[in-house]
Amino acid sequence: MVKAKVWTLQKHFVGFPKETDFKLKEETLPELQNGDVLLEAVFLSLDPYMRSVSSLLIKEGDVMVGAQVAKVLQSRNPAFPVGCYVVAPCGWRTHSVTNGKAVFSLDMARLPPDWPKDVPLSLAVGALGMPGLTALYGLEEILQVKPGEIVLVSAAAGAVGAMVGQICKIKGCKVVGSAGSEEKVAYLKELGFDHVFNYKTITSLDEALKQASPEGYDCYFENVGGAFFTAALNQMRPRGRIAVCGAIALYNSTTPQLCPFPHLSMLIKSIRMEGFQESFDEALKKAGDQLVVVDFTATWCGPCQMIGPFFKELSEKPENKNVVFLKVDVDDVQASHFI
Ligand SMILES: NC(=O)C1=CN([C@@H]2O[C@H](COP(=O)(O)OP(=O)(O)OC[C@H]3O[C@@H](n4cnc5c(N)ncnc54)[C@H](OP(=O)(O)O)[C@@H]3O)[C@@H](O)[C@H]2O)C=CC1
Ligand SMILES: CCCCCC(=O)/C=C/[C@H]1[C@H](O)CC(=O)[C@@H]1CCCCCCC(=O)O
Repeated sequence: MVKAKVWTLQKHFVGFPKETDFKLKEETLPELQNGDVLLEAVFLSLDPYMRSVSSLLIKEGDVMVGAQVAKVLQSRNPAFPVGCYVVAPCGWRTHSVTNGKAVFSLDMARLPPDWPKDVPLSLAVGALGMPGLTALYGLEEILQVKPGEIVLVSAAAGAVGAMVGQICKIKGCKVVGSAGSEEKVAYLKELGFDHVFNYKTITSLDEALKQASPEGYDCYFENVGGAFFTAALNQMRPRGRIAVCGAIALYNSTTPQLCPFPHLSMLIKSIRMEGFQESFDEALKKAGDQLVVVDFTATWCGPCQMIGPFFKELSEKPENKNVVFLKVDVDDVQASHFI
């Protein structure tokens, strides 16, 4: 008999979530039926959507929603043999008996069996998972960024924003990011952002945005909402595009938001603004087997020293023009692999 620890939503959030809104419980799991697996969580993902989705979709007492990377401990499902790793929509729990079907999000998916040991499994819910695909989808499908364009991204040091910046550099754009601490600013500069500012210490957002790019912005990858959005809108170039990915500054808000009245700016400059929910299918169709994660420059990591130059050569071949090459820097591990 397996017991699971589960974090439930004790009380619907009001404003910023508090520890007392959650309750840790123990649950005895049922026996496996045909099609089921027993999972042990390895990494739980913590994402901004949980703040809103928990209010909209779950009741007090329910287990908190979310994806996890997990190991299959027992299996009555041939697609998920014992020992394999999965990304599963099981929520905040240590163990689950599940057939992998999601209620609101994506069904359970198996990670490639040859996932290399030096690539952290946590990337399956990060750069190589939903946040990474969101960045790719927003840039390619919604903004359709082109080389030479100037892109602004807010919440740039987050899981999505950090990938947005790196993909922009791969695509030959100039990229400006905002973040909320000096450590994050330094990290983003290391990743190759052209200009980064700390939105918490500047005196004027308008000035900071102008200083970062006096020519304005062709594209804005919007993660924040509120006052930042208004300031960014004012700095857009004619025929600029805005991808509304998120509005994290608003998720904990308890007061109705004042509309920034974007109409005139949008009209005068012919700006296009489009919201989106990252679609795994669309993004995976694009990335598919061709998503490569590589740091060409790592010198301390044995495999990178050998594989890095090899991938660099591959990346320069015309037949690989659709391959996406990303640098991943998570948990201090930089590694190379095909998925
Ligand atoms: N449309 C879609 O399909 C998807 C949308 N999203 C959205 O993308 C956005 C980023 O998600 P993700 O990168 O996963 O999140 P992360 O949790 O990785 O990072 C979010 C960052 O947002 C910043 N932040 C928090 N509050 C504020 C605020 N009030 N003003 C400005 N910045 C703030 C914080 O950094 P700092 O210290 O810099 O303030 C924080 O680290 C969210 O809005 C999310 O809802 C995410 C995935 C899919
Ligand atoms: C309602 C506010 C949404 C804010 C934008 C955002 O962060 C969206 C994220 C989604 C993305 O499109 C793909 C996802 O997986 C995110 C939503 C998942 C919702 C259901 C999760 C519950 C479950 O695990 O079944």
